[in-house]
Amino acid sequence: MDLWTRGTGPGGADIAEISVDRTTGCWCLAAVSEQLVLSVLVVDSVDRWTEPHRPSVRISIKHRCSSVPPATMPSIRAVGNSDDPFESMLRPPSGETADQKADRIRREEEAKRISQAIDESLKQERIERKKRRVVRLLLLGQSESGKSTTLRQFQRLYTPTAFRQERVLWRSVIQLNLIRSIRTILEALPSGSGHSSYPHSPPRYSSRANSHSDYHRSTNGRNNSHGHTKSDYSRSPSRKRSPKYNHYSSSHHMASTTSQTRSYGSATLDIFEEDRESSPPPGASSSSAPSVANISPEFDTDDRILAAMGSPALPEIRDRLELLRDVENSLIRKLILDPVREGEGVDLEDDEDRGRWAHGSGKSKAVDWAAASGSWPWTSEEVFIRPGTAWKGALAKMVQPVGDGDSDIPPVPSLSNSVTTRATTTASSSPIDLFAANGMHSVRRPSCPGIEDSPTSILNRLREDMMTLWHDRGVREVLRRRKLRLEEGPGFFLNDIERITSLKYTPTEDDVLKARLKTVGVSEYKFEMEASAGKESGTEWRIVDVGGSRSQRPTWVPFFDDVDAIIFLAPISGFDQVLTEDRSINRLEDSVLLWKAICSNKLLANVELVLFLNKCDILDQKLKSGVRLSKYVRSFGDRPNDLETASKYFRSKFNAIQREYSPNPRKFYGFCTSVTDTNTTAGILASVRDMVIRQHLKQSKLL
Ligand SMILES: Nc1nc2c(ncn2[C@@H]2O[C@H](COP(=O)(O)OP(=O)(O)OP(=O)(O)O)[C@@H](O)[C@H]2O)c(=O)[nH]1
Ligand SMILES: [Mg+2]
Repeated sequence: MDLWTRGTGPGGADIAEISVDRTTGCWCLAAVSEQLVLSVLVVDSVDRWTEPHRPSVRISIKHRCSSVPPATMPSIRAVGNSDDPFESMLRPPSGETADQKADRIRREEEAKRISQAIDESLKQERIERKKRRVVRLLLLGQSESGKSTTLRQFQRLYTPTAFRQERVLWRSVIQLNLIRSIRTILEALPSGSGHSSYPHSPPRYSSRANSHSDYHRSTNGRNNSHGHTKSDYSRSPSRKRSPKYNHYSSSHHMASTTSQTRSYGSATLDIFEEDRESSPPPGASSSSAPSVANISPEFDTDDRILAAMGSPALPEIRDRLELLRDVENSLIRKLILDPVREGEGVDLEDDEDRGRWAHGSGKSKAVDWAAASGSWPWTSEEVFIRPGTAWKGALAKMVQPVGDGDSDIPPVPSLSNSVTTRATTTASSSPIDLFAANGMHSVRRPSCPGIEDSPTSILNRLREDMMTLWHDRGVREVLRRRKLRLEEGPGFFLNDIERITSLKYTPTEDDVLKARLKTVGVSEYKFEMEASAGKESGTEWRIVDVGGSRSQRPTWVPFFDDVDAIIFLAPISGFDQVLTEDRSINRLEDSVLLWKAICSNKLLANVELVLFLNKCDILDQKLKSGVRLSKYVRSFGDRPNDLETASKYFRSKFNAIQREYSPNPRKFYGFCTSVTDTNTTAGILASVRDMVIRQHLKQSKLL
């Protein structure tokens, strides 16, 4: 590979793709572009480093930030006392003798020859792949936009048997989702009301007052790129937190995040106007999935509400639900089974990631396994695993029949049909208890002497308590006052407690689509369409699913190469929400800026883009519940506040961005989607499939 495979490099400040020493663990991080500065590497030193067949460079990375203003760019170029560090690196040494020069030229010619041979073989490989009908599709979008759900829809449509058989492996994830929702409720209740010490960590989803003074306090103390100080996490749960509302000064410098913090004002956000005199929309939510507005906690009032409307049994219920902490720990241990392999390519030095992988392990690159094998720390952070089938394979290996004759549950499948990465599994007959296999993950509680139960049976025992909590009038009123709309959040299963806590529970296909499991890293899923997929059976699809949170975005760029189409998901229901990983950034604004960056990226100039304006079902509910879009998006004006008008409006705005920012003209494929809805999504995916195949054939002819 040449040093600069594309673009002009740092001197020209276009795209620079650098081959990075994988031993540093910083694979595929070095992608710098004017339009897509997803991550800026501050280079400490650049040495010549030549592998026998891969002339390349070694880059020592001093530090890395996900939001560095363009002004920082010159410091990268300044390495080696030259405007272009690589030019300086390649300059002949001073005082070179004639023999040395001849030797150097010979080595350089040899390196060039090898590089060209590699390029040629890559080209041949690409041609072969096109001939073999291999279609590659990339899923992009912010975190929680629905990428992995779209992937699951593809699997459900084109490898239906494997998808159906794998349902059982999602049970643990769904149980975790349920526990997380219960925790969110418990954490939202006033601490005085339940007498329980359950929420040890600051609530992730609970609402907090957004006062002006708090706003300044939190921004002044900022010391990392996620917009919060470390101490933010260590303060007491009752600490008030305010949303910080930033804007990008240059709308297309998405990832350079030259964000300016603005003070509160009366005008509303307008991400579709270049000249934005905007300020935080009143009531912009400060939490992640559920929308939370500027509601003061007023604990005494909440206490009174609970006393007047709530069940008198709530304190005891809270205490009993404490047991869920152990169940959660057990389930997490179950899912994260292979720390070394799962951790590959994950930058654990990132605060966001470290939170969930290596509690208290400082700069460790691996999961803190000592913690994992003992008592997993109670964490308010979201659980994630790397994509791929490793976790499914490991879970499936533990599956054992429990012998109560439930013939409705299918045997655990071989995963190789649907996804080609790593795992193969053992088949087993049904029904299944994932935790009965070796007892390794059973739960012991001092409060229940002598009782050793599987998570499933504990959840079953706590079923009534969970249902009482969720249906309690006082609890609902507290949630309503705090604008915690759990129904709109990811992995919402509170209306299905009875079904999910059944001892024989097997997830339905819809459950699998609704389940939330955050993606970290990038995985390519290969699957060949089953015969039932019709005329396209035999086509090999490679769908690349990526993690969408901000720290994950640098890993996308290497996958821009050789892709037939991109599905970009913009969850338009997030207009009144902020990013989980950076509460200073509005979700819709993030999507718009990311869309601009993708449209304008020169590497993708000839790639078809398909836009999914996703979560239309949630948008519909939100607008119907009275939330006014114009309050958040000024240019929406006084149009009717309904789904049809709003989706049309968003469609035209995103279309205009594509037209304006694409280097070459491209057709606009924009769909309003709810990718959890199988019926509507099937038709849309069929259209996308046809379009992608057409594009693929066109490209094959060009090659
Ligand atoms: N109601 C509704 N929920 C959706 C929709 N799309 C996705 N979800 C849910 O939103 C949650 C997040 O979706 P994912 O597919 O995990 O999001 P992702 O883009 O892969 O997120 P990362 O892995 O963090 O990058 C899941 O619980 C989904 O079931 C939708 O259109 N409507
Ligand atoms: Mg995902």
